[in-house]
Amino acid sequence: MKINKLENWNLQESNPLIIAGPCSVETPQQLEKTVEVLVNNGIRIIRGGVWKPRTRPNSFEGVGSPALSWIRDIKSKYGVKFAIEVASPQHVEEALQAGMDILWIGARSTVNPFTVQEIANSLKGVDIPILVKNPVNPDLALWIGALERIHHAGIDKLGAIHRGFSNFNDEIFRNSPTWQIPLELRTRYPELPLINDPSHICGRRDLISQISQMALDLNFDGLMIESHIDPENAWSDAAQQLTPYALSELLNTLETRFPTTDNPVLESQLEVIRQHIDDVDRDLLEMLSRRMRLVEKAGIYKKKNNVAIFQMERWKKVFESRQEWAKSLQVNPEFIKELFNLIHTESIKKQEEIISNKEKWEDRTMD
Ligand SMILES: O=C(O)C(=O)C[C@]1(C(=O)O)C=C[C@@H](O)C=C1
Repeated sequence: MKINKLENWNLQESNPLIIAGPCSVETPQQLEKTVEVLVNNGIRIIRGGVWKPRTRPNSFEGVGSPALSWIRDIKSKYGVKFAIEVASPQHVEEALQAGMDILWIGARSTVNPFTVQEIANSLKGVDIPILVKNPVNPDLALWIGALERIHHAGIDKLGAIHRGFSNFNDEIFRNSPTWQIPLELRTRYPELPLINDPSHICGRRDLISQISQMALDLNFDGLMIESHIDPENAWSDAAQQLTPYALSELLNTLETRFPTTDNPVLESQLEVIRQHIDDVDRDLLEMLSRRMRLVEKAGIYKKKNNVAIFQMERWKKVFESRQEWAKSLQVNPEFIKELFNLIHTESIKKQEEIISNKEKWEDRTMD
């Protein structure tokens, strides 16, 4: 994908890019009161939901088209740019007619290639920034597919929004951040602007600062944060919106990091540390290879003696003791749990290969 750099999008914005505003546009008064304080606090790009995809029926589904004329008035009175979500070609047409500056595709649309393609078709010949939220499920290919569809329609001011992923088990976040997915996207498309949406990840105000800082530490290009003049009485997402004052305080506490340092001394210190990391990684891999050879031996033994591959008692001991060892070595036991789960899966796979009589294992001895 050939992406136009964020600095060429004519958003005249700060670094990081900040987009803030209510979850939903509710009334002209609510919109104006919110925007007025946001603008006084330096925010130049406002977000606001016009059409709201809601999980349950009978929830507030957005004001719809009438909100567009209120937004138009606000844009001309305060000189702000405005971003809204679109979920159909009809939305795109109305949003463009109303002079919206940025459109985004929501998580529930990104999951559906038919919907994304219809939106993409309606964007042909249009020059407007489009941001694509991650799909609700942790599927990087689906996210990339949606970005490609929009890109193929001729959009080069293209960006991605990380809003987290639905997870039945997450007790902290409304949508699990699963940072490795946006980081993998960044690795594959370094030029693609990446914006974090801490409001939808957290689902609650008190965590937003922590996730925003994490996003900046991971070199995200911007933040999209929900802000409402009276969050407690918001018609949607009341628990996760911040007042414009609280937002301003939060933004003041955030620390911006740089992708690299220009200081040659610091750069060479980092280089030395990286060389050590390379050495340790090589040792780690050699150790893993040694472990794998032993697992193969155990596999050959199991095949010869007709013993089952999965050894629950032994595995429980391995699994638990490694976490204990991790604690005493100041390594996060949760991480070791995941690592050893992966290792065990690979052991089983390898022994399955041996037991299922693949020729190459036939003549192996046990030494
Ligand atoms: O102990 C064994 O039987 C092994 O084959 C090794 C191993 C492991 O990877 O540690 C692999 C599979 C078993 O379920 C238990 C443990």
